[in-house]
Amino acid sequence: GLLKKGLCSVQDESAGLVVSVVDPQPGETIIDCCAAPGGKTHYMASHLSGQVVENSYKETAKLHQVDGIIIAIHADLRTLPDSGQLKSNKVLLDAPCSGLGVLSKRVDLRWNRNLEDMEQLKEFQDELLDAASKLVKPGGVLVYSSCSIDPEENDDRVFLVTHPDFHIDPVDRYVPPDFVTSSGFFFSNPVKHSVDGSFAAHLVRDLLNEFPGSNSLWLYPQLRDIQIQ
Ligand SMILES: C[S@@+](CC[C@H](N)C(=O)[O-])C[C@H]1O[C@@H](n2cnc3c(N)ncnc32)[C@H](O)[C@@H]1O
Repeated sequence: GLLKKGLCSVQDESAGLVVSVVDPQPGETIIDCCAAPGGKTHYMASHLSGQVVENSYKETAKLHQVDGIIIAIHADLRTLPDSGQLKSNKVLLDAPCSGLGVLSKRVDLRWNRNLEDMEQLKEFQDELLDAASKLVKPGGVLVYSSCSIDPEENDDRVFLVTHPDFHIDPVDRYVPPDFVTSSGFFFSNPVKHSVDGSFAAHLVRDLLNEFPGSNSLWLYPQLRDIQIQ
């Protein structure tokens, strides 16, 4: 059948809703920082006529006829910003997480997690978030997502204190109201919504903070005449 040939793949609705939060538009370039195994990459690519730069590789791109759209980079995300070359208006960080939102499919996780792992995981998520934030152009969007229902991996990881140049853009434009939290995040609850548990924050990088230097001229077309002191 189609599945066996790799011509179609099945994803939980909650994964699709994370892509809705990214809101891929034709012509855009999106950096998918933690792409493997590539489910969201392929779904995003199906919306685009531009590029998805994914930090992994997937043969099935050919089968799904999106191989011309996806550029794969094999690298540890934490080393990528050092080159300073790769930046985009849209960046997705679908972070490695405890998987506590997908226990219905990953029954083994109940026995494979301990508190020490969780602490390390949160530190790792912060490192990845920091690296992903450096790939976002001023005015661009960073979507941080997880398939966990643990607030410590979700709301608590949103890094506004350490990255004041980002602000939360509420997701109510992208997903049905029932999935929008009071803080403006996307959250699916397996008990309430009968789908996997997922989280996504739509974070926008401010335009102004990119220019800390004195007397630099603002280069962005819409604000070209403003002098920064
Ligand atoms: C939650 S999964 C991503 C799922 C994927 N977005 C999808 O929809 O198919 C997180 C992925 O991050 C990748 N990963 C872990 N550490 C990484 C790192 N330092 N740099 C880049 N990717 C990493 C792992 O390979 C793992 O598959």
